[in-house]
Amino acid sequence: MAEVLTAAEKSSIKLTPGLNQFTLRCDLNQPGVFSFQRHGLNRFSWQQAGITQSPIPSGEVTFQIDQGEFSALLSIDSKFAHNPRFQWQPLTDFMLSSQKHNLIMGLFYGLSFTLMLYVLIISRKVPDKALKLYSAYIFCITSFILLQEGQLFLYIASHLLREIHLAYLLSIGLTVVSATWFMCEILKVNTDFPRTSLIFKTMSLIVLFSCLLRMVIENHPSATAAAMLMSYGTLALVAAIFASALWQWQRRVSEAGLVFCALSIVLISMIFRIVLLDSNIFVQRYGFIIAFAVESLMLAIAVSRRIGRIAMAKERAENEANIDMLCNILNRRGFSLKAQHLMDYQRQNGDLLGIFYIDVDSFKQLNDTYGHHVGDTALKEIARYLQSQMRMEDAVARIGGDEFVALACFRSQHEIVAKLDELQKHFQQFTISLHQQHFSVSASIGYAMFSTVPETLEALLAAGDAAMYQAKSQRKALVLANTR
Ligand SMILES: Nc1nc2c(ncn2[C@@H]2O[C@H](COP(=O)(O)OP(=O)(O)OP(=O)(O)O)[C@@H](O)[C@H]2O)c(=O)[nH]1
Repeated sequence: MAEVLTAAEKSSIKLTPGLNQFTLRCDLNQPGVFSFQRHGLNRFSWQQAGITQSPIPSGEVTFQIDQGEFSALLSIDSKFAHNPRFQWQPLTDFMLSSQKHNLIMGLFYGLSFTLMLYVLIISRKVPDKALKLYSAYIFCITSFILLQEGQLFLYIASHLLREIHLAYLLSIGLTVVSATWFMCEILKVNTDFPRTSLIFKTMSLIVLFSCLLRMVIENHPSATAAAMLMSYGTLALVAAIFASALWQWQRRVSEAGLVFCALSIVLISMIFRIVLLDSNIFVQRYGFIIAFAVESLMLAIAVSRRIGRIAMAKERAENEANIDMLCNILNRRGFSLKAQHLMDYQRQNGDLLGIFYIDVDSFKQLNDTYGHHVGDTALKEIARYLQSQMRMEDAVARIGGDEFVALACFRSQHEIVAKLDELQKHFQQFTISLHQQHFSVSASIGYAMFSTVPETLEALLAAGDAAMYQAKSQRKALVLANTR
């Protein structure tokens, strides 16, 4: 090696494709290690005094060099022309830096693993597509970093170099595909721009295909074309997704701003990695890892916000479907659901179930005489009063134009009759006020009670309706008699 290497400084020697052989003359006053990057190599060997030495288990290819004067023969079979960044370090420095490195990487893998487990547990309860895609993306990119950083070589023998390299190529393709699928979902490119989403996904599949091609034709001359397709395809896709995040952010798509910031952090780290190639070892080595950790946390926040938003929208829609918009109490649908719960509760606990059925008297006449807004005010007032007289757990609803029901569990018949009395007194004659005008309104009320709950809700309502009808008939007869 026609170069003097000083401790921790990386050599600029380039490998040529095929077999490269170097003789290293070492004269060290302390034990050290000689290391270089593993990627791009088919095979390597290190011979001292004709004896082949095994590398120390480490992320990079690392050989121990003894104190004193000796020479070694280094043979490397390289896939292509590149600089494997040869360097030597005193043994103590190497041990310290590899401990720091393993600590940082361990933290990173721990975070990724926790995120993945967390998402897997959550996704069993929350069936959200973005959540599943996020989990797949984290899994793929963590595998990619694990294979790239070489921690596997701490546990796996060096002769599996080729298999690890193939897995590394596959992890690149799968990371690109999972990232594209996830981004299209969270940025709503799928729904807002289905054609663009199709183009992105096709591009990502082309990248995956070029990775698979490289795996198959690794040492063939056309492998370079596949490598270029893979690199430029990935670059184009990253730029396109970055632009879509910005575009969707401008269009005020929820979470797009957060996703854009997360992507920017990774992009900045990539730029730093290139610009600060030799000036800042820490940024150069860990910038991308830290950026990815921050990115994955920000994306986790984006996914959880999205889930929260969807759950809220679903709850709101569910509530709206069950609520009468005019009176702000349950509608017929909402009543059916709540009544079913109350009926089940009564079946288990054996209380009395009581239903009050209220129908406004001559409501059509009220509408026709004073206008619909007066009719509406009367309906709202009835709903407000009825709600105020019942408990939270009771079912109070408007089930038709001027028909209301209240269903509740009671401990005794006495309680039901007392409640009926209260309601009857009020609905016999009550006044509503609108624009300083007062209108007199009345409503008929019927009730039914059950110690054994009817089979169906319809039967329950029919009993209430019949009782109300009877009450209304008696009332009309009384009014008729009084007017004669
Ligand atoms: N203002 C208003 N009127 C409504 C609403 N929904 C239904 N109505 C009216 O309520 C009236 C109900 O009329 P009917 O079923 O004949 O009942 P009624 O006039 O009270 O007669 P009786 O029940 O026999 O006393 C109809 O004229 C409907 O147009 C509403 O949301 N607001």
